[in-house]
Amino acid sequence: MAYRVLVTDDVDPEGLALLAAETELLVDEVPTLPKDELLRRIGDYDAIVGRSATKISAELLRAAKKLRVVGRAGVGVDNIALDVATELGVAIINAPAGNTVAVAELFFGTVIGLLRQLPAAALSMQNGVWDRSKLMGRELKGKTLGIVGLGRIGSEVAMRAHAFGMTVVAFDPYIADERFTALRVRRAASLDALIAESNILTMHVPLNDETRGMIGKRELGRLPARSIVVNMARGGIVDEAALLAALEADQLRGAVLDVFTAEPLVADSPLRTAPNLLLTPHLGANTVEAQRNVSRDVCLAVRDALLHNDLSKSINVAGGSGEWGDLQPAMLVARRAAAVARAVLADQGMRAVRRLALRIGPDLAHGAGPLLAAAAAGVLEGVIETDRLNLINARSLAEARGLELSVGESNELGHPRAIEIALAGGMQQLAVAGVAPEDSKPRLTRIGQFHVDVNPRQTLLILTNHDVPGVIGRVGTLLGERKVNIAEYHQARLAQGGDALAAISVDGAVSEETRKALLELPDVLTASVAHFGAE
Ligand SMILES: NC(=O)C1=CN([C@@H]2O[C@H](COP(=O)(O)OP(=O)(O)OC[C@H]3O[C@@H](n4cnc5c(N)ncnc54)[C@H](O)[C@@H]3O)[C@@H](O)[C@H]2O)C=CC1
Ligand SMILES: O=C(O)CCC(=O)C(=O)O
Repeated sequence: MAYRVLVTDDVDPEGLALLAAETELLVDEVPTLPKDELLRRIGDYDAIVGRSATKISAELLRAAKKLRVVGRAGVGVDNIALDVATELGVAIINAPAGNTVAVAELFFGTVIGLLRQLPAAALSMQNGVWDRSKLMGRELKGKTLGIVGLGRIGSEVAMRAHAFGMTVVAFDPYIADERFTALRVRRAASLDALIAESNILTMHVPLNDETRGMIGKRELGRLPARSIVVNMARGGIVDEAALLAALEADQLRGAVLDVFTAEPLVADSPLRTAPNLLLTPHLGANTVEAQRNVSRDVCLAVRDALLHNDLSKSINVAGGSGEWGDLQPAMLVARRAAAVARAVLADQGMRAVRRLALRIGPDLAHGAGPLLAAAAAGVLEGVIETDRLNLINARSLAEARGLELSVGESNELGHPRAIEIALAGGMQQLAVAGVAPEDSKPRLTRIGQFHVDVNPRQTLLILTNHDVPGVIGRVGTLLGERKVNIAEYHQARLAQGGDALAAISVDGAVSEETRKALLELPDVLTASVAHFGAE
């Protein structure tokens, strides 16, 4: 099967060659498309790869009936309707690391340019002037650099700032003290505290509800006199009107803007003629090296998502780390254990599951997010109407139906790679457990109190019966007569002569008619069927 990939926005050819090399991928490269044209064409594509110029709106995502993956050749995903993508099960993949250094270097290039009046100096030379006295500059050495957001770019800026002899302080409530210490950066107690001591204040945070308008009139007014403000993150994090007013009032020494609320910046924007404002047209990531890096990173991840269902690079699959391949057997157990628990409970009359509690052994702790998503998918499959139930949207779809989800690590499951799903609703509860060993096939190991040992393949039939002679033979004969091939038959009992449970793995499907016929057999008490979806 071939997948179609639409590439917009001038993505570096090195990554695109990786996509084009795959016979199963058909790549169409186009310039940045007008909104309406993109809307018209998107329905044909399984993936779209672009940069910040292409807006992946809710409307576009809803029109994209085949879309499985959005690849963003860069960091910021504020141009993508992330919630809608998650709801629809569309993977969002960015390239978070490849352009970090490019932005950090542009920071120093532009700030030194501003401090040494390099744009004015270059212009004066072009105009035949030689006036050194007007072009007196300032140094970075001894100045305090205030960094908002000590992530990838903020860290690279901090490291380089030390080489210039600057004092480096940062505000980032989401970063641990150890990281500050390792970077030799002093932690500011609050944004206000950082602002109060920054000779140069620079923003390296994502644009979101918390950061939009973070630096406005009030904050600009609290900076030390003659400070510099830099925004290379996203337009709108620094309020443009407030910045303009502060520059015009000569309250600031200057500012650098690489990003704007509306891009491209309109030709007659008052920012273009503001005093001491150095503007660049969103050049942070515009180096040959950065574009090659992000293109390769995103294209490889899009290829793996499409061809190998590897969603480890997808930012909307919650909280997975480590090897995706390593988690696959465990995700299969989680999904199938949840489907078994749901099927058995449904036959006991409990259809509305209220809670799903996942417990995992310590060796699977790194995969808690994807495993919980797999379990949620197992509960929902065959129950909800969607053609796109997957690891991306399973959790949000389950929560939207009022299902409470939880996950915890446990040493009491008997195996470091064990998985237990407990479903509950009303007074009923059922736990189904399994293991995903590294060196053998995944197995289901417990259904309720019964210990079983069965590989959950296409369909699992779960019977309870009186533990009396002859039941296994009668069940086998009935299934044989109906051409249902048994792959594994595991009988478990709690005590001789009491109740027993059979976990029967069969090839193909088991019809409702066959299930009812099983229930008619002497000593069979319940019969449940879990049909598993595609792996
Ligand atoms: N001008 C350009 O061409 C480029 C701009 N960017 C922008 O730079 C931003 C940062 O990029 P990275 O450093 O790679 O991202 P990152 O995710 O590594 O770092 C962002 C940091 O901001 C912190 N943060 C989030 N909310 C905060 C808040 N309210 N207060 C303080 N800190 C907060 C996070 O804890 C994190 O450490 C991106 O989101 C993107 O918008 C990125 C690349 C190129
Ligand atoms: O070149 C681009 O696409 C913009 C880069 C950028 O802003 C980002 O990676 O977040």
